[in-house]
Amino acid sequence: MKGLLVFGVLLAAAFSQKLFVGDQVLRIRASNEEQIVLLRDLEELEDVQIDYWLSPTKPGLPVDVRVPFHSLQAVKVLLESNTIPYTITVDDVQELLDEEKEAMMVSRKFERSSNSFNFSSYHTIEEIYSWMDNLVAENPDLVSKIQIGQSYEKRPLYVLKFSTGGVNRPAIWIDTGIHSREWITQATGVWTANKIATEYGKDASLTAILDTVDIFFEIVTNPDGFAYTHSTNRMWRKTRSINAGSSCRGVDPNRNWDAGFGGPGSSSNPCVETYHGPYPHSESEVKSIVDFVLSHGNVKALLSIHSYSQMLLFPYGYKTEPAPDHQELNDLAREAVAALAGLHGTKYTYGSTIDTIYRADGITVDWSYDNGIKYSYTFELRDTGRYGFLLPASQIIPTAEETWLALMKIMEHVRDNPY
Ligand SMILES: CC(C)C[C@H](C(=O)O)[C@H](C)S
Ligand SMILES: [Zn+2]
Repeated sequence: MKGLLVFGVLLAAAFSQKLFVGDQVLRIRASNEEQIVLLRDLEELEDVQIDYWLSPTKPGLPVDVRVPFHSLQAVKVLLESNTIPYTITVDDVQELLDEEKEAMMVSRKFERSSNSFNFSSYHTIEEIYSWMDNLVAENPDLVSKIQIGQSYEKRPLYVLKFSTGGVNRPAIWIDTGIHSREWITQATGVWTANKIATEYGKDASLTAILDTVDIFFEIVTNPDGFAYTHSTNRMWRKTRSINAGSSCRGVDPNRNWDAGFGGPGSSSNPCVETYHGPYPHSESEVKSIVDFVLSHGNVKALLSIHSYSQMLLFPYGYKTEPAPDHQELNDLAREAVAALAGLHGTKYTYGSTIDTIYRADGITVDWSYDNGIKYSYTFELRDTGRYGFLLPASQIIPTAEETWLALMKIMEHVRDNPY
């Protein structure tokens, strides 16, 4: 393993990639509000440079944090001196990154020699975009590619449209990768888009869905951030826009929506991962979806796919008041997670965002729900913290297969319950 580490470090250094040698991920269990506040304040100390993978929200809920090697001793002393218990879930982040990079290189060789696409590997934005073009070329009667806008760094925002005809049919919107470091979601998106194309005409239920409903699928929803995770910083979550008056870049694209915008479940600090941005829809990656969905005018479901924690969430995140359709959304979520668990035994929790995980303001699905899209869900894919955002590629296909069963339950419900 050491040889691999040296190899990875040299390779990363050669490409000026940020290194995470000696960084650890800690799982912290805060037992009271005072400890939550202490953990929250820690994130504001810019030189400590901790990176919350699961933010501190309520006592008893797990907090996952990546701590840079240079801050490890101080952070552990702080936790121990405040009797805040923690365990180490990732011993050395760079080791996992080296394994991930090595696996991608091996896969790339296999793909080149076999001239095939390896769905059980992670890919770059270029590889995903090229695969999307092949999918369109191979399925011209079902799949087309539209561009809904440009990212901050002027990359195209591509959406795959799956349609069997009609005019402005009721539609389902699915997005993956709005948080760029959640690589399992873009990989699941590719597998799922392929599944839709290959199952149409074979799976009776999917065929019936596509005979009445269109599907719009944005796989690389945050292309600038995604490119950055490959080129420079694997742990990047936000967009890459420049924040006036700050040296910190990026806005959290899942706090930038006009639904409880700027509330306490987001941050006004540009250096924090949940920074909401200067105003609602300030990010072109968000505004482009807003404009597309509103101009389409017939979107009946919006499914935004994230990782990790294994949860299926529905509105609201910005208030405790139950959504008017709470019962129906809850019943459908129960059905969907039961179908998902049936394949590999993966357990999901489900419920409204604010009750199930934490308060989150300005999120995608609260905006879509408040704009009349009843079936609005956030998926949080595998895992529950053993690997977090660094889920091994061996879990891509099992994750995608089980997620498909949940997606089908929701899409069938949309098909059978027009509104
Ligand atoms: C609806 C929220 C809680 C989802 C969550 C986030 O954006 O923080 C993702 C899982 S990263
Ligand atoms: Zn996310």
